[in-house]
Amino acid sequence: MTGGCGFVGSHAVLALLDAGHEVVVLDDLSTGHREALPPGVEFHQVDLMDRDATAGVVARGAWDGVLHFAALSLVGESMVEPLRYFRRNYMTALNLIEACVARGVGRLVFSSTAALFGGPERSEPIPETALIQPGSPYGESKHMIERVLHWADAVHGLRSACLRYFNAAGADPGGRAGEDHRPETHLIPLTIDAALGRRPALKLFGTDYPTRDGSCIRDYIHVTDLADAHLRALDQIHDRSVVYNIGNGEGYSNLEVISAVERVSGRKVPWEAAGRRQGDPAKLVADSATLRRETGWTPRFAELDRIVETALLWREAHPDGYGR
Ligand SMILES: NC(=O)c1ccc[n+]([C@@H]2O[C@H](COP(=O)([O-])OP(=O)(O)OC[C@H]3O[C@@H](n4cnc5c(N)ncnc54)[C@H](O)[C@@H]3O)[C@@H](O)[C@H]2O)c1
Ligand SMILES: O=c1ccn([C@@H]2O[C@H](COP(=O)(O)OP(=O)(O)O[C@H]3O[C@H](CO)[C@H](O)[C@H](O)[C@H]3O)[C@@H](O)[C@H]2O)c(=O)[nH]1
Repeated sequence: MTGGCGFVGSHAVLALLDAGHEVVVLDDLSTGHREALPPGVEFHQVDLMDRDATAGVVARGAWDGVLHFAALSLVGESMVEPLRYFRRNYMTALNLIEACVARGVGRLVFSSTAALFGGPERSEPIPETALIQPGSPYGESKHMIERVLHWADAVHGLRSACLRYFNAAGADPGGRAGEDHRPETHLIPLTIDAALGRRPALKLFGTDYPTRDGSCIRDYIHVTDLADAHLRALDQIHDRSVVYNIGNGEGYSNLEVISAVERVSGRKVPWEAAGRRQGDPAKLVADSATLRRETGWTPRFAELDRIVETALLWREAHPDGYGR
């Protein structure tokens, strides 16, 4: 697994271990935390930009499958540094895919994104067949990798699952892992920290979107449900490749997220209106019918309050995240 020390990857490590798998993690710790890995997980500190080192780790084993989480993943940052996003996301994925093909790895699960769908406001949840129109270099870089995987299957038989996550949030319900991005840019952890008085007022980016209350709408998916989808996707790709959109199918506005944090924490969230953040689409809500139908996946933590509650519990127990 690449990126196993990050937010989504560390929860996927737990899901794989819980299901009885062995996991080996490759991560450069650029945004992840060594402490996020449970003891005993084999770890290699490698930058995927290093083609030989990447091939070296892939050559060490006979893998049942590879999960690729590592990436630069901030929409706003990619609008400021587009070329860095293209170079790093594309090259790192290519180095890994080449190594997998060279070693005859059969299955690869790739963290794609809802940011593929950056078009104007949509009234309906977004299925896999919707027009791909990335609104940011980040989304575009993920689309390029999806195309590489398409051809790696067609020509080399590397089966893949492109999982287009909507907004991952929450924390392991057992308190074993949580979200600790540095700097943190994601709405739910920032709103929780504002409620806990650990940050100044939350800046609400955009109050003039064509949505029900003027703030952006997103589909929050619990990170444990997301991790479960990876295991199910792996089972689907023995002899074909798949693409799944993954969300709850329910959109919440940024203002509704603020209300949920206030409800769950019992504290006021200080916030102030700010301008729009470049690259943000007005509304992204998933149609995950294909994933549900083909794999039997159903989210266990679909309610926004439950997602917020697990994130809040982890943050209260780890006010400094993974430390340092
Ligand atoms: N968090 C979300 O809401 C969300 C939504 C859609 C898609 N995604 C995608 O899911 C994946 C994981 O997201 P996350 O929120 O867990 O991010 P994260 O930053 O917490 O985790 C990424 C991990 O990859 C590692 N990494 C980055 N570049 C690397 C490199 N060159 N070599 C080796 N390791 C490297 C980091 O150290 C980190 O541990 C990303 O690909 C992201 O684009 C995330
Ligand atoms: O301080 C903040 C932070 C965020 N927001 C707003 O909250 C919403 C959600 O923003 P996040 O940064 O939490 O999440 P994004 O929707 O930008 O992006 C996330 O989901 C995407 C897919 O939808 C990507 O894949 C990406 O990796 C992942 O970070 C956006 O409207 C954003 O403008 C604020 O108003 N204030």
